[in-house]
Amino acid sequence: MLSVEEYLERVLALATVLPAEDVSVSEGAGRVLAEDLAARFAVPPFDNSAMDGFAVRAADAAAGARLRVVGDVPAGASSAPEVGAGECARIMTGAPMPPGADAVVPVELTDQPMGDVPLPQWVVAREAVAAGRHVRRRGEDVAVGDAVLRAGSVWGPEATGAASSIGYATVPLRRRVRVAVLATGDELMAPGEALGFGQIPDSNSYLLAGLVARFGGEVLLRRAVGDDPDEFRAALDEALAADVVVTTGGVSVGAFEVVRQVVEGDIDFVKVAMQPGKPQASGLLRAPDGRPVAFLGFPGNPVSAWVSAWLFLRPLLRAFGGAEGQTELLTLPVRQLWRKAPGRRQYIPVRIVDGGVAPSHARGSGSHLVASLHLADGIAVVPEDLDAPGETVEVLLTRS
Ligand SMILES: Nc1nc2c(c(=O)[nH]1)N[C@H]1C(S)=C(S)[C@@H](COP(=O)(O)OP(=O)(O)OC[C@H]3O[C@@H](n4cnc5c(N)ncnc54)[C@H](O)[C@@H]3O)O[C@H]1N2
Ligand code: MOO
Repeated sequence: MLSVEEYLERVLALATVLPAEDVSVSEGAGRVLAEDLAARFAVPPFDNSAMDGFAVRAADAAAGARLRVVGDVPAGASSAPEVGAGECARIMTGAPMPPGADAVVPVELTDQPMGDVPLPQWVVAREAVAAGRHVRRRGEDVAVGDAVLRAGSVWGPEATGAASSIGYATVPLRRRVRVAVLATGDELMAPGEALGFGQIPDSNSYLLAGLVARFGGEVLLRRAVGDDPDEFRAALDEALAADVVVTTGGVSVGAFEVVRQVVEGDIDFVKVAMQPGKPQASGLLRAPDGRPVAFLGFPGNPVSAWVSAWLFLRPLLRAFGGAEGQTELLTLPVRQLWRKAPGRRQYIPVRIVDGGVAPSHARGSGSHLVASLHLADGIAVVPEDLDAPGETVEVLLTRS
């Protein structure tokens, strides 16, 4: 039996880092940045006001000081008047600080009304301000040349905002990893179809296809196939157009394990010391052109497939992007106890309740409890040697 860490190492070794291409900063969420991005602009790019008010020389702006207004500085102003001794300029939030001024008195702290009013000639400051007050300094977020976005990070809205702010219109992102999802089992029916004796709806292929998209991959193919080896082989031939093939079902020790029947020899079938998710298959297949295709075979139980996707497929897809596969765990209090069998490490779907966790289903663990999986906010990890969690437990959040 392999540990989860040993198995993950084998899985990550299946990745080939994908090529990058330049794409618009506004696209490519979930893809991986191929190079560090250094700031072309400082952020903020110039000293500017944090408030609507009057830019002053702090030394002149004692409480009750009467200052002469030399002009207006709206945001986007192409120039600003010099502020001399005893003077000030009306300024708006985000507008560049005029030369000479070193602080801003918010309009509320003057004798002037707020809003769209004509430029006054004189202003009385009600309170003194210290130099630098309400001024946002050039470069106080990042300076020109700072490495702001790191190669290996996953692209998303915050990265888009950051890259835009430091002067990039396009960024080098690795191409999306292409994934084929094949669910296996003679019992599988399409969602919504009437069920005959022994039949169940296929949920795994839809669940996994959704997770592939969530993990930044592209679903090239999603299909449910029966337990006939020829049918599975034909689907697999199509699936080899992908970078990664992931299957569910047919990896155990039963009499009709189609995945095992077709790929054993090329692919390793192992047991991993985890619950659920014990039977796993992985290895490299070859596309007709000789290109390596990573193969992951997950167990058919839906919660097993879900846990396996978070633990192995997500890091594998990240590795194709050249990203560090580190999975962040939070330590949270246990709000409702549950049981586990000793020996294997338990991965159980949990909800966040009162800042802690409780099992998603009242039964606790169960690899078939697919209809309650949508309630899960994360996966709680209970160590091998315990028969229940302690007061706290480590949790992998799965909502993002
Ligand atoms: N004698 C033993 N039996 C089993 C062992 C074992 O060690 N010895 N391991 C058990 C464990 S643990 C797991 S997990 C399962 C894995 O079995 P398979 O990967 O071969 O999966 P199947 O038998 O095909 O299916 C298991 C279960 O999941 C349902 N299923 C399958 N595909 C889907 C799908 N696409 N959507 C929804 N549900 C699906 C299937 O109907 C079964 O109920 O083996 C245990 N047995
Ligand atoms: O390992 Mo199986 O995945 O317990 O249900």
